[in-house]
Amino acid sequence: MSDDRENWLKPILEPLRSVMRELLIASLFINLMALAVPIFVMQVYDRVIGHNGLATLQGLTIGVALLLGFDWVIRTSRGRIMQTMALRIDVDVGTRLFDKMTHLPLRSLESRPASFWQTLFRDVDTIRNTVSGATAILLTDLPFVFIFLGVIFVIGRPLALVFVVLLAAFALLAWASGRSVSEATGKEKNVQTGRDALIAEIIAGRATVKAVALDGALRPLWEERQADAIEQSIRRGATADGFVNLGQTLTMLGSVALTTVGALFIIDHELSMGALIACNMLSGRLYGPINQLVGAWKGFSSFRQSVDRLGDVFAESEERRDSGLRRERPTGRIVLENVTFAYDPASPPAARIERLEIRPGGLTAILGRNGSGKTTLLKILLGLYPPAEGRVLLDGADIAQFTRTELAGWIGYVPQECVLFNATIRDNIAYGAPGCDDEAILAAARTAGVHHYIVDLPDGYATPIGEAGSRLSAGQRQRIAIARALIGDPPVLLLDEPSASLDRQAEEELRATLAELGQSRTVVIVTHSPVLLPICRDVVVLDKGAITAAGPAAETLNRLFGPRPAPSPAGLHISVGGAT
Ligand SMILES: Nc1ncnc2c1ncn2[C@@H]1O[C@H](COP(=O)(O)OP(=O)(O)OP(=O)(O)O)[C@@H](O)[C@H]1O
Repeated sequence: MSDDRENWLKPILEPLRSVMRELLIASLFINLMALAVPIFVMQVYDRVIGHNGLATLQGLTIGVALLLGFDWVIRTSRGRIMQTMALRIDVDVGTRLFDKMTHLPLRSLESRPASFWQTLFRDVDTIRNTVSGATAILLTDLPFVFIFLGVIFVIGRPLALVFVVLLAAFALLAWASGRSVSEATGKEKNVQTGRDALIAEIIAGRATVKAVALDGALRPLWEERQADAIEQSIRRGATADGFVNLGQTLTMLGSVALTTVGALFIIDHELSMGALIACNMLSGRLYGPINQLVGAWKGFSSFRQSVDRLGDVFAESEERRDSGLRRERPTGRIVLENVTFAYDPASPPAARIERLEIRPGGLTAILGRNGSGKTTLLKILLGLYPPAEGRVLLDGADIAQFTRTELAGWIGYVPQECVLFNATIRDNIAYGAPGCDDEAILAAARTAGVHHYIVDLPDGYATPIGEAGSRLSAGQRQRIAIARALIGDPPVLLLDEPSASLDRQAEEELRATLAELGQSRTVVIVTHSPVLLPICRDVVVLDKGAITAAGPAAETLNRLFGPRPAPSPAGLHISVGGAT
């Protein structure tokens, strides 16, 4: 895992080698060109001034002007090279992250807050900016420090020792700054993630926050996290600023030391005035990049953290992407054998089912009080939560061997909270079976009883429904979610409280739809609705994740609750014996 974590960026950068080579060559020219002005100044001081060398001045000026023109051309092409790299990284890393995220098991996605996953996409920006921005230019400039040192050795040999000492001092400063700033940046990022997670929750639940006036209760929590974020940011800023200031002082100190030592050598006739001025100009080129390194550590450590965070996610095991063979559409017989599932290894299992068989050609209701494991069971049947032990069989085949896309095509699902996306009604229904035609969409909407409502809208199926379907009522959202589940005509249909937001008439329409669908499919409904329960062939009663009763609906319900209409959820508190 650690190898994956470390090396995931390598194969992405590998194809960029030729681009990097071009970048290095451009940097080589730009750095060589940087020698032009100091050498020009040195020549003017040593050969033109005092020698009335007007012809030399003319030649030097034309020469340096041409070089500066060339420098501009190379800098422009270096900018283009950087843009190419940025684009490739955005595409490669961004696409890889999106693919990875969509193929991670649901439990992995649920194990971290939403803000973490948003941070990952900002990490892609950090990597792009580092690999193709000012930091990359700085890194390509660093090796040329030695070229400048070499030139200084040639034109101002007596000053070389001063430069070596200054260089060592800057390198020490950069190293110390790197250590301290990385640590401070890591702490800052952690507290910021905590604060962002709270904001994301507040925004997601904004209607509740307003309705219940939760702002008073949430404010201290936010203030605490914001204060932590500010404190860490100030600490990081103070640490980084301290090193940057030290770097600037060192730069000025270097200039003073260079001029002082240079003056002594000029008095001793061991150095020319032009050489001292040229060395002074070159000194900026020499320890400028190292000085920048001191300030660039925040960027480097953010880059490191982004690479590690993405590496951790890329190293996580993902759901199956290929099942190896194409299977016929199943008939929809589901069997669970010795299944256990726990959200957390330390907590008791949310599902422990010795055996459960659900046959096609009828509806099965799952009953149980709140928290008894009904939704968990549906997610196990869907393959979203792979059991820790045991197997879920679809037509005799373990569903673990199928891909998510295959399972989603065979098992339609209407969740308890129907999440829709900020798109048109048509698109939201079509997401259930990408590439489906309009006829299929109309048929699914009609079956879900939402067609007449949609055609009443001015834009019909092209109506945008807003963020998470916010422009629709809960009942309308639920019906569109039912249409989305029906679109691919799946042999298995799992519905979690499908009538929770429906009015009586809509619930009766849904009953007729489900009764018809249930004739040829496996339909499993979590419901306590007295309208839906009477059409169920079988019931399964859950308590603490285990089956406490199961069998034909009328018989089982009579046995549990006596000959009376469907039980209320509260009725299920009655302890049941004789589990099958
Ligand atoms: N994401 C999760 N992480 C940890 N525990 C969870 C998670 N989701 C559910 N649980 C726990 O698993 C148990 C079963 O939850 P589940 O949602 O399956 O119950 P349910 O019967 O569908 O409840 P309800 O009728 O309220 O919808 C509960 O004890 C719950 O606290």
